[in-house]
Amino acid sequence: MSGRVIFCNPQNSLWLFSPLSSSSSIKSKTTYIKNVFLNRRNLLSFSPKPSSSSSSALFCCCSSSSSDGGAQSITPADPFILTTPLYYVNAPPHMGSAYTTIAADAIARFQRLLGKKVIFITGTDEHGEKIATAAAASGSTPIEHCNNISQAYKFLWKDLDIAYDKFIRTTDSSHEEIVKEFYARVLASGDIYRADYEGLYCVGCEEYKDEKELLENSCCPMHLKPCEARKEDNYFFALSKYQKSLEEVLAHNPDFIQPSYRLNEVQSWVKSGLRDFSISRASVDWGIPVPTDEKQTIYVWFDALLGYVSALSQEEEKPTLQHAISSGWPASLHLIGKDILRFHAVYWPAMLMSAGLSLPKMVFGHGFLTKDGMKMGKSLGNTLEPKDLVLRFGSDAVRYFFLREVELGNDGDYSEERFINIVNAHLANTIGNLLNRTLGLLKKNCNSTLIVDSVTAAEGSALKDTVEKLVRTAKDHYENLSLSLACEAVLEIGNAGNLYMDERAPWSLFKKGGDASEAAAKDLVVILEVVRIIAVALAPVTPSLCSRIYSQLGYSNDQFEAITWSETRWGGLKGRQVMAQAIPIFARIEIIKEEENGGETPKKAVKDKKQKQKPKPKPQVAVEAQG
Ligand SMILES: Nc1ncnc2c1ncn2[C@@H]1O[C@H](COP(=O)(O)OP(=O)(O)OP(=O)(O)O)[C@@H](O)[C@H]1O
Repeated sequence: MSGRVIFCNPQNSLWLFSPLSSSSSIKSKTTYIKNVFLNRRNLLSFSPKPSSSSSSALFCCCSSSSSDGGAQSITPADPFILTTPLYYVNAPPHMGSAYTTIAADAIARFQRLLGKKVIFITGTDEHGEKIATAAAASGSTPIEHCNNISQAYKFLWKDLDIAYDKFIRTTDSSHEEIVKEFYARVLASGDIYRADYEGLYCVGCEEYKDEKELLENSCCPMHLKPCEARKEDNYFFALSKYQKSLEEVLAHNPDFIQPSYRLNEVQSWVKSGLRDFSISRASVDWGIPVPTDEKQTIYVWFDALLGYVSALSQEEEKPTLQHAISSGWPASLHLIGKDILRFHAVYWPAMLMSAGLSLPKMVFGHGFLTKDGMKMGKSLGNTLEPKDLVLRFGSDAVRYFFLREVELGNDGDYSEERFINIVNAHLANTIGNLLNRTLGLLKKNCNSTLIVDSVTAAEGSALKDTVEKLVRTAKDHYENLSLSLACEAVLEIGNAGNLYMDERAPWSLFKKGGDASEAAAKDLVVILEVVRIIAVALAPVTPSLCSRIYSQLGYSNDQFEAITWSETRWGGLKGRQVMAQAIPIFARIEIIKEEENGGETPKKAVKDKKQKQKPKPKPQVAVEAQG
């Protein structure tokens, strides 16, 4: 869009000036503004009023809520609303579900460090045929089943240090109210009709499929099971009506779908022609009844996507779209796996347009954790148990490994050997050892007290500039959601600190005494400042590890909880600050070869010094304290 905002008045009118050409009529510009530009603001509906000359148009777009006729405010400080998918409770969570949630948590934590108001939404999708079948198989009622599995998600998020703000369940009564109101809006837009449908249905995807997307024998490529031929009398959503608008949204809004290479995929789906899709099921009881026909239930995807909105309802308020939206909709980011990109990048925006609601600012479809090249998933059962990984290696190791090793957007296979090598090398050696060695030297030579502040200590040293540059790089990567590169930049800070330590060799300077000893004491301050900055910059990824670093540097837990990104600036450590006792912050994991370990698998356990001094048996799986 080549227009620009020229004036924004206090009554929430937004003025846009836009040049016209033969290919951009007032009508198409109006549609564009309506669907994209203003959708980025807190407006429920809007009425662009073009006034034109032959070569340009001035649009006055006034906010006017369709439900209460009142204006909504255009606030510069919109909250950062971030969502994970609402996970389907057909089976307990696995490492794939954990991957999205860990990534979302790191993004949310980074945004909080920037001082943004964050609303991090996760939750569970609990309706539909697969859930009813899974409940029957476990001998429980659907709601008992949902309660159990939903709880398992909450427990896992606790184990993984996930700090979500809202956990929405699609069986919540407030959600049901919102879905019904939304359905009524779409109906009022004339976008719902009734028809017979006959097609091939994948129960795994809970979706009718086009034959051309299926493998041999009508098998779903994701779930590797044949689709069933089904015929139903359903209610349909007129997706095809939004073909043009969606094309425009995608064409004019390059950031909407990320990573950018997925945009082509979405554009080609849309270009191939959008078909209306059925939004009710006559054969499924476990769902929200269609408001106008109690014999049918609302299609699980139509229901689940609305969880992102209903999660914004406040407990003390009546659950209405108006109330929910006023908490700051639209979402800044829907973080999802690429398997559900079509629902988020095509169906969802069209549904929102139909209901006159704003579109999310970005949909990011990340890659898959794979096992033998296949997507790890509940339906295939080829999953990795995150709880088990957390129990053995701790949440920091799990969070760090997957965010560092699998660049958001790409696929990645898990290997235990690689997991152990990476977390040992980066967390135990580069960061943990650096802190531990430095605190050891400080205790021995300076009574654990900093001789000067870190700015004075770094005078004349190039390390400060190197660190500040790497911090800026890490920030850019976090902002671009390149979490792996952000981790890499932080690790580079650790490498720079280690190099400094080795080059300066403070242990030998202390032996010389006098000025050399003073220089060594300053070197320790410099290195500890490096580690402090690492603790801030890596806090989105490994919050627990970073809080342990902070506490060893003599800060309280409250001080760590209150940190902001600005504390990555050099100069946090003060003269006379007293460090705490050095305790290894991350225990090294050692690999025991299976045949020498009676078939046991690697385990994380911190050995105490005594254990370490024992003659080592043959290579064993055990974990050794770094230091
Ligand atoms: N292997 C995986 N790699 C990365 N993310 C995954 C993986 N599996 C699931 N997810 C995350 O969970 C979302 C899908 O949630 P869902 O509850 O449907 O899990 P699922 O295991 O894929 O289920 P199913 O196997 O039944 O299709 C994905 O969009 C993604 O966010």
